[in-house]
This record gives sequence, C-alpha cells and structure tokens, in this order.
Amino acid sequence: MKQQNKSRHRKPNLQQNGNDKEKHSSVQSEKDSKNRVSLELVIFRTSFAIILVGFLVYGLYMNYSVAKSSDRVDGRTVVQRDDGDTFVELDSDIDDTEDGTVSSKEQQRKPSVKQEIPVKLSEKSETETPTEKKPLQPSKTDQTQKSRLSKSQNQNGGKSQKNNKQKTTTLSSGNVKEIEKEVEEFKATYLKKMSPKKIFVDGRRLPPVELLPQKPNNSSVRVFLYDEFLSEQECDGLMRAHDSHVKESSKINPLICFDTIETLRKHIKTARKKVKVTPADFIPGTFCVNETFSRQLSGWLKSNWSYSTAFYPGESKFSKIMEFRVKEATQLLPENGGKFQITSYPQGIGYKTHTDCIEDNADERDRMATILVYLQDVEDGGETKFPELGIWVKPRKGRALVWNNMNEEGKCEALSVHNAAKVNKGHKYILQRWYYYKNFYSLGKRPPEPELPVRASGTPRVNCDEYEKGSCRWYDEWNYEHLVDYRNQRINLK
Ligand SMILES: O=C(O)CCC(=O)C(=O)O
Ligand SMILES: [Fe+2]
Repeated sequence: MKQQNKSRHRKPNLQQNGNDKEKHSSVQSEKDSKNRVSLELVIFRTSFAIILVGFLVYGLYMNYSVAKSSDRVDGRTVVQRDDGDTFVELDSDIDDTEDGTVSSKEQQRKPSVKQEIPVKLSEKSETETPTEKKPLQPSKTDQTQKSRLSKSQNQNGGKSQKNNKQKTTTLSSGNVKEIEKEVEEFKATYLKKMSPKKIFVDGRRLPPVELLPQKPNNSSVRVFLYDEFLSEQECDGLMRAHDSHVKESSKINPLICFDTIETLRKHIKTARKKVKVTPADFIPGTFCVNETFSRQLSGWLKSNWSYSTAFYPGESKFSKIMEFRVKEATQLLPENGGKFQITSYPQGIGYKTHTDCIEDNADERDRMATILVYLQDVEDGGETKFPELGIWVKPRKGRALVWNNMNEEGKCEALSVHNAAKVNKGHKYILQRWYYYKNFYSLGKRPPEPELPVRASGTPRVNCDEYEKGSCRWYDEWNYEHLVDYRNQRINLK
C-alpha cells in the first residue's frame, strides 16, 4: 500500500490517463525506471569499488618504488630492506643499547657478529706473550700496524680481554683452519683516490664543496666539505651512545701513559708538584704509570683530555649506513675502512698538530683518507685547522670533512697536517673513520687486547704525548702502541 502510494505519488500523470494500455505502459515504464535506478546503483558501486582498489594498488606501488629509489640514493633502505628498520629506529637503537655503546645492542642481538671478530684475531695471541704476538694474518701486516701505531694516534686495541679468552677456549681446530684459509685467501684492495660527488639522503641534497688551499702548495691533498651529511637524529644518537659509554667506562680510573718520561716530568712541573719520577714508576714493560700514581696524576692534570670511544664495522647497524653513504659520496670503499671513532672535547681541550698517516712510511697499509663529521655546533673554537693549506673549518652539526692524507702513489703527504683548535666555549663531538691505501685482513676487526700493562678488565687509558704540541686523550680500548714505544725508546727511561 505504502508502495503504491509511493509510486503514485511519483508518477501522477501516467495514472491519470485512464486507458489500460496506457496503464500497462505506465507500469512497464515504472518497472524500467526501477531497473534503471538499481542498475545505476550497481554501476556506481562497482566503479567506486574499482576506483578504491585502484587507489590501494597505486598506493602500494608508490610505497615500494619510493623505497626502491631511496635505496639507490643513499643506501639507507638497504638496511630497511633487510630487517624492516627505519633510520630513526636505528638512532633509538644506538641510544637504547644496554651499556650505551653503539655496539652492545647489536652484539646482543647478533651474537655471531660478536664472536666472529675476536676469534679470528685472538687464537694464537692467547698462548703467546704480547711482544711475541703473531696474529693469523701475515706477520708483516701486524708489524706495520704496530709501527704505524707507534708513531701516530692510538687506533688499535681490543675491548674485552675476558671476551677474547672465552672465545679462544671454545675455538676448535676446524675454526683455526678456516681462519687460516681466510687469511691466506685475503686479497688486498688499493684505494688510491676519492672522488666526491653529490648525493641525496632522505630528501637532503648533499653537494660536496671543495675547500681550496689558501697557501700555494704542490701537494695532492684535497679537502671537501658536506653539510648535513648526518641528520640531527644521527648526530644525537651517536653523541648519546658515546656519552653513556664514557660514563660507564669512567667508573674505573684510567691508567695514564706517556710517550717518554720527559713528557711525564713536564706534566708534573706544570702541575707545580715536586715529585721525582724514575723508570721504576712505570708498569714494567710499558710507559704507563701504576694505578695509584695514575689516580694522583688524573687529579693534577684535572682530567684535561679528550675522550675517544670506538666501534667496529658490524658492531652497529649505523656502521653499515655510514659506510654506504661514504662510498656513495666519495667512492671510499668500505673494505678499506677501519674502526669508527667518536671523540668529545670538553671546553679548553684541543688536539695536537699531526698527520693521520706516517711520513716516510714504506708500508702502504696506512691511512689514505679521513672522514670527520661534527656531531654538534661549538659556540667558540674547536675548528679543524690545516695550517699548511690555510684551511680551517668550523664545527657544524652534521657537517662532514673528508680529505686525503696520501697521494695516489701511496706516499703520506706532510702537508696534510691538521689539528683541533681548543674549544673556547661549548663541547665538541666528532665521528671519524680512516680509510686505508692498502687494506689488510684484520682491518676493521676488533683486535684482541694486549696483556700489558696488567690491569683490571675494562680499565680505560689516557695517552699523553709530545708535551709541547701535544695533548692527552682518553681511550676506551687498548692497543700495542705503549709496548712498541717501550721497546723502541726504553733508553729514555733513564
Ligand atoms: O677534532 C678535530 O677537528 C681533528 C681530530 C683529528 O684530527 C684526529 O683525531 O685525528
Ligand atoms: Fe687527525
């Protein structure tokens, strides 16, 4: 009834005509009209559904292709593809680590990575004295590494002797064979030059800017700058990781080491202390002074030093991201890169003038190029200065500096000397990585710790060298430098 009324109401003219035919055609047309309406509805719904599905498919496609293109641009999604992480998550990953180190969480998550590195290096060393240590790599490599370290900054050393020991005891002869084979089959690659170019990272356009020498010179050294090479979050994550690692490691007092007894004497004189030092004050076989004396000296030196913490490739997801980005930007090959080092400079601290490679070094396993990224602005001071080139660079958060220390023939360029100006106001943080001219088997692997000086596990060290132009630096890891220096310069301990 309702329906009738409704139709009637809708078609009043047709019903008013009165004849059957007309009535019939009126009903027919009403039916047609109804059918048309429902057909229209079906067509409308179907089109709507098709459009919706279309949108969904398009959306998925876009998502995929964006990921794919950023893959090519900065390598970030290489990591995303593997494990579904986003970069921001990686920052919190760095920050979230158990002990604040960049590496610890990664090690925890992937024990195989953690085990792999020290095992390869520590197997023989555990049964030999440090001075006799012969790693599984060809011995010349290690010799070179040691002699390089004796002259330049401290770059090597292992983190946990205890860990190395654990691994060593579980090492089967099968592993040894594998490692020996790996060492034998290692093919060195040469890195003769870098070629900086523009890259895109997360929508940031990063063109290299060449800093031209302000003094005429005939060196091959070229210095390039990239602003925003690292994002704010990346810088923050690295600084937090470094800070918490320094805090944790500083629970144990450092042992303080000197390049010569003269340097120690000068430090004591500056502190206006009347203390006579003799070779007996050093821990036998090293240039480091014992725990009690180290503690006293820390006070006298007022802990005036920069702090360096290290992480090795594979110990953090960030290392992958960083090395990929560096490769894209500069063509510096990841396999020629060593450890990553974060350094912080409190107010009043700088770092001596030095070259990152060793002048007149016949060995090609030396630092061909350096990348240095400032993790924070510095209010005043803290510039990186190249005195021979007349170049100096102000720290800016995310800014990267990259330069070559060696020429294409593998010669260390004396004119690549640089220093870190004293921080007048603020706190400076940098991330550095060195790329080697000729790489070697153990490059980029965390080395085992030396046994000397005898010390509590986890003890940090401070190196003070070359008093006049020098500075002290705290390290979270040990290397062989003090042992080599000791052997080479024992005569100075008179
Ligand atoms: O901090 C800087 O600006 C330079 C540091 C440096 O050259 C180094 O640690 O080798
Ligand atoms: Fe340097």
